[in-house]
Amino acid sequence: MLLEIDVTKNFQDFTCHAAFTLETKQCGVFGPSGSGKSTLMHMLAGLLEPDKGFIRLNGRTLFDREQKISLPPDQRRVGVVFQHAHLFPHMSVQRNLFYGMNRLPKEERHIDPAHLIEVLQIDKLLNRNVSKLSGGERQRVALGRTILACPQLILLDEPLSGLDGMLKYQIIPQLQQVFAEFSIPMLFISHSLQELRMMTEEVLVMQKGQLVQQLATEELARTSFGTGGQGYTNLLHLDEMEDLGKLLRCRWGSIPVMLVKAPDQRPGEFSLNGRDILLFKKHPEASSARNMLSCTVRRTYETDWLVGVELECQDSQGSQEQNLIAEIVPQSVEELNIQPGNEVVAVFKASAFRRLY
Ligand SMILES: Nc1ncnc2c1ncn2[C@@H]1O[C@H](COP(=O)(O)OP(=O)(O)OP(=O)(O)O)[C@@H](O)[C@H]1O
Repeated sequence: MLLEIDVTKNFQDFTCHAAFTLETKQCGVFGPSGSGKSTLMHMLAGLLEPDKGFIRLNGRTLFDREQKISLPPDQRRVGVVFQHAHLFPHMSVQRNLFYGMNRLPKEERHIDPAHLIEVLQIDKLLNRNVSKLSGGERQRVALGRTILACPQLILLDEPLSGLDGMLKYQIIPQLQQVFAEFSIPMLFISHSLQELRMMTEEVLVMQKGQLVQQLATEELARTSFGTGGQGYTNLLHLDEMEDLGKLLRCRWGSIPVMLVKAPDQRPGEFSLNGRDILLFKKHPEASSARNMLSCTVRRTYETDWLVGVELECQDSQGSQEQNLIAEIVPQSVEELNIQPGNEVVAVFKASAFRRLY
C-alpha cells in the first residue's frame, strides 16, 4: 500500500493538518480526544472535504484541491468501520454482509466470503436479524461487510471502544487473524496504546489537529509508558498451562514461566509491567518470586526518571528466545553494570501477570 496525504481542514476554532506518506500495511492513528483523528479519517473516506491538499492511494488521486478532483466515498475503495457498527437494521446479517460485494464488478471480488465468515466466526449468525446481535457480533459483521467490498484500505475508527473490556480482548485476536490472512491495509484509530500495540506496526500521532510524530508503535509504547506513571507493559502470550495446585506452569514461547492460578485461567495474552521485574547479577540463591530467567542485556534507554533495559531471555537450552523490558532506577544500572552483552537474571512474581484476554 502507498498512501500519500497532505490535507488541511479549517473549522471555526480548530485546524486539522496532516502530511505523511505511508507504506506500512497496519498503521495506527493515536491521539487524545479532540486531536483530529476522526477529522483525518473522514477526509480520507470522502465524508469531509479538505480545504487544501491532496490524497493519493496507490498512485490514484482520491482528492486534489488544485486539480479539482474529489472522488465520492463509494469510488474511493476505502472501507470504514465505525465505533458503533452501522449495520442496516432492516436486513439480515447475510444481506448486510454481502451488501458491498454485490455492488462490485465480479472481476474485482477477490475475497472468499466462506473463508472470511469462518475466520470471523459469524457462520451461525447469517440468518439472524441484526437487532439480535451483541456488540462484538455487530462489529465482526460490520468488518466482514467492509472487507467483502474489497477495499484497498480499511479505516477503523475506535472499533473496540464501544465494547466492554473482556469482549474487546476476545475480538482482538480475530481482528489480528483477519488482517494477517487477508492482507488488507488498514488505519486503526484509537486512543488506546495497548490496542494499537496489538494491531499495528507503525503509528501516526495527532495532537491539537497536527500530525506530530510517525514512528514504530513499539517505540511510542516505550516513550509513553516510560514517561507516564504506569510503566512499560510487556505483552506475553502464555499457553500450555499445567496445573500445579495453586500455580500454573505455562509456556512463553519455549520458556517455562509460573503464573498464579486464578478462576477460569486459560491461555492468552498477559501483561507484565517492566517495573515489576527485578534484575540480579547472579542467580539468587532463594527467592519468593517464582520466575527467574537468565537474560542478556541488549540495549538500555532512558525514560524521564528510570532506565528501560531491553533483555533477551534464554530458554532452558540457553538459546535466546523472548524479549522483555525491565524499568529500573539509574543507580541500579551503575551498580549492576548493566551494559549491552552482559548477563543478568530477571526475577518476577507469579502474581505479576495481568490477563488481557
Ligand atoms: N463538523 C465540524 N464542525 C466544527 N468543528 C468540528 C467538526 N468536526 C470536528 N470538529 C472539531 O474538530 C476537533 C477534532 O475533532 P475529532 O472528532 O476529529 O477529534 P478526535 O481526535 O477524533 O476525537 P475523539 O477521540 O474524541 O473522537 C474537535 O474540536 C471538534 O469539535
